[in-house]
This record gives sequence, structure tokens and C-alpha cells, in this order.
Amino acid sequence: MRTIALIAHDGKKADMVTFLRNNLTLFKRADIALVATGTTGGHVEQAGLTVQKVLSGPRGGDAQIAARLAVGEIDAVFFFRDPLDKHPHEPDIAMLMRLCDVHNIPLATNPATAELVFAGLLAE
Ligand SMILES: O=C(CO)COP(=O)(O)O
Repeated sequence: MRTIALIAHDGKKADMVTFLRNNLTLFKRADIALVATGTTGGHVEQAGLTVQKVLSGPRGGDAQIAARLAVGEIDAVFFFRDPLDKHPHEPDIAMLMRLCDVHNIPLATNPATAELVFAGLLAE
């Protein structure tokens, strides 16, 4: 079972939904579990997928996902960041990205990279 974390800033949520819809059949595979920050998770559900939702990002959701990946519970993070907007929880975002590097967890910050990482995960 592979677990993928899905996170998208508000300006990138539409991109996340498009990415999920384009890969819906593959995401529905029984051996892939999804976890998402709160608001992103709602969009994931609307796209037709089952997802475990944690808190919204600004309320600590990024930190929850970071804690889980630090103990080996998450295999990849698809985090569609909006580089053109400010975020009050920037320290949490930086922490999540840092822990991906500390623990060598694939981190895709845009759909093009996510396509490649997802294909790699499926090929394993
Ligand atoms: O803020 C986020 C990531 O930093 C995303 O949080 P939401 O999915 O709750 O909008």
C-alpha cells in the first residue's frame, strides 16, 4: 500500500482537481491511499476519490502531514504550491518541504512533476 499526500494552495486547487481527474482510474487502485489537508481534501472527494482529511493547512494540516512522513507513513507528497500568493503558515510549509528532503520523500510541487512521480510510483 502506497500513501500519497495531496495538498494545494487555493490558487492551485483547480490544477489539483484536473490532475486527479486526468488520473482518476489509476488513483482508484486499491493499493493507493490518499491523505490531504482539509480544504484540498474536500476537492479530492468532489473529484470522486476517497481521502483521509487532516486539518486545513493554515490550521496545522501541513504540520500533521509532515509529522506523518517523518515516521514513514507517507510515500510521496503532491503539494501544488502557489508561488504568487502569500501564506500565513509559511513556516509550516517550509518545514514540510524540509522534512521531505530530510527523509528523502518525493515532493512534487506542480502537476508536471506530479505526473512523473506518480508514474514512477505506479511502476514500482
Ligand atoms: O494551506 C495549504 C497548504 O499550505 C492547504 O490547506 P487546505 O487544503 O486546507 O487549503
